[in-house]
Amino acid sequence: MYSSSTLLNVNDLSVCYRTAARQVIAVNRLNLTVSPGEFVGVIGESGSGKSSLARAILRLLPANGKQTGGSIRFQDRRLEHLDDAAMTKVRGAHIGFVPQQPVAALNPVRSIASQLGEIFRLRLGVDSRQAYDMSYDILRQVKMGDIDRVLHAYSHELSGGMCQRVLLAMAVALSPFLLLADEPTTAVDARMRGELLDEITRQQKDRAMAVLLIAHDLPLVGRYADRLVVMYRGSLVETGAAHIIYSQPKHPYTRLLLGLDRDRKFFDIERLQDHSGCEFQPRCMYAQPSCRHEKPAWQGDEQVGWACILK
Ligand SMILES: Nc1ncnc2c1ncn2[C@@H]1O[C@H](COP(=O)(O)OP(=O)(O)OP(=O)(O)O)[C@@H](O)[C@H]1O
Repeated sequence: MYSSSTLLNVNDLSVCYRTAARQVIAVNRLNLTVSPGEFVGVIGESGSGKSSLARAILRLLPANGKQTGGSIRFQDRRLEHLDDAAMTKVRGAHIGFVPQQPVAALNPVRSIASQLGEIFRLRLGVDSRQAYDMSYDILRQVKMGDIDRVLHAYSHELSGGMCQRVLLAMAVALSPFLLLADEPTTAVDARMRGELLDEITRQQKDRAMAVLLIAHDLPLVGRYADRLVVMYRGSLVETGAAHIIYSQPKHPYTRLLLGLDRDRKFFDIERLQDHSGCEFQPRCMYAQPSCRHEKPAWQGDEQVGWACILK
């Protein structure tokens, strides 16, 4: 449901990829909302459709991918109805994006100053000197050390964590309403992961900016997010306040991601098979006979709920 207090409203979204062999449903009728200033974490194992969701929001799906259903509304506009020029303006200016692979995302033959400065030159029309000063300032704001060296460096001369911080600076440079970060901590070590999420949270608060953070590490993201959205094989299986999901998860898959029920065994992914019931049933140790052939009804509402027969 869309209300004036909603910044992003993903309604009944489906995304498919066409391959030579078959059609892959990557996102299956997903609903998701983000309010202004809210920090929402999208959680799921590899292949659950998180990046496809991000790419659909940004309209950056690869050539064989397509939004096959639903709508994506940002502020008062349907993103899928915008022309390319309008969408380019939304990307960066209104939705900042931190991609998954920090080193690959930066241009290896251009200095950081050139890449960062370009944002200010092209989007704000400032000259090179002003762009350099603004680049320096935005790196200072994201707590980058040794800024002069970083600005003159090329991506291969920086660590993964530094590249990720440069990408964060690029993403927030134009003060977007929403920061969309796709697994920003994948390429960095455990200490850097916490530092980066601390920095994203600081930026969220300082700028009153909403964050949609895509990740697989529920215990880590659950400490930062206001709300969590848990995806399994393209579908939403649970959503709610992060601290509640963290302490009282309802869906067996969420319990699995939290590392609970260690004394009892969830089945691994190899046991998956086609079935008409609950997608998670083949792995679920709580499954009942009905779960094999009945899709579980959604319990709760859009803000707090789960797709499982368990109460
Ligand atoms: N270009 C593509 N062509 C065909 N199938 C694809 C393509 N991109 C993704 N998929 C498939 O879509 C499904 C969802 O993939 P997606 O990358 O969105 O998941 P994810 O949760 O982001 O995974 P990861 O955490 O590994 O990035 C997977 O089954 C994946 O194999």
